Amino acid sequence: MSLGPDPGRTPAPGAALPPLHAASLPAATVTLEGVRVAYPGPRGGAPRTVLEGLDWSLLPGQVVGLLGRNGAGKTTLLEALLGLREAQAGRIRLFDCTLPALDDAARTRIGYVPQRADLFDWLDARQMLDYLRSFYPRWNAAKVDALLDRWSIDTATPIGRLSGGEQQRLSIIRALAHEPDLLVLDEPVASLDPAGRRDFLRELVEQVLDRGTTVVFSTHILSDLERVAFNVAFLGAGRIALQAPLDELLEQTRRVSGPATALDGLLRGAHRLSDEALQVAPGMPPQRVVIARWETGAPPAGTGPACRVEPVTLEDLFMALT
Ligand SMILES: Nc1ncnc2c1ncn2[C@@H]1O[C@H](COP(=O)(O)OP(=O)(O)OP(=O)(O)O)[C@@H](O)[C@H]1O
Repeated sequence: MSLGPDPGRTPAPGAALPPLHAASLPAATVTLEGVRVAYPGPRGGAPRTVLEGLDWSLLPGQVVGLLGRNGAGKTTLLEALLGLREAQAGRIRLFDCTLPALDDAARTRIGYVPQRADLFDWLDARQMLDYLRSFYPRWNAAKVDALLDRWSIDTATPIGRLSGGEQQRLSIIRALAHEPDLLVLDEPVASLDPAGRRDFLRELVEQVLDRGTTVVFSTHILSDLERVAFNVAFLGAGRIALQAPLDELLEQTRRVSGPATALDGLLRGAHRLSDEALQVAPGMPPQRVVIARWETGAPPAGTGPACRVEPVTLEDLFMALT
């Protein structure tokens, strides 16, 4: 007899749901607490802190798009959570390991596509994949063959002579081949053409649906993210400023603009994500434009006599939070 929840039993409509106990929540795939990463300054100058007091966690099966401006520290963060970049402070747990101690079993559960494909240039694709296969307990040869074929990878040419986009595709095949539990992709579509991007995103969704893989990927292509990332995380000022399901975030957030004096009432109960003065003609009352989120209760609707309330886009959120 199991003491756990019985998935076959559905509560009657309206019945109170039992409280969620911490033990019944899925253990995070990755947890970062108070992480700091700084780089030495140029010519012995002051160090440059890129991540400062960063807290973050990725739950099993989550698909998270990581957004941040150029130089915000996305690559640094992804490398740190994989143990490839040393953190000067904080704690990082990956599966059951606390970094920097990462055992071989945990390593085989990770798939990583770095920003610049890091392959064996002198081997051809088939030679490289055959070599790597011996390191993993699982290997989906059928998927590898299907992707090599679908993505038209020339398996007879040394990898170093493939185009940037072909190398990136191969890097993705390499990361998917051993069916990882955690897939980390650093701008995986940067060199792919629109058809390649679309196909890659389809593959990613299938991977998650089939295997419940935890996926985190950084990108600057917001439309791609809107297609697949159920969660978005915004990196700004060295921290994850916000992470939430994208649809929920768009539903709860509005751009509210109007005279500063009239906005306060409208913004009651909201969390201001950004707040800027609006350029107005001389002699007009000062105006503000605020991006605000109502986590509890519905946001105000429509346009009043003095104020405008409008939906936001992912680009608006990017500008406000990074
Ligand atoms: N090895 C290094 N030594 C010194 N500074 C570094 C090093 N690697 C990165 N940096 C600096 O750290 C900051 C964050 O870099 P990082 O590559 O993590 O940003 P990013 O968000 O991935 O940027 P992008 O979107 O342009 O790829 C940048 O200012 C970069 O110059």
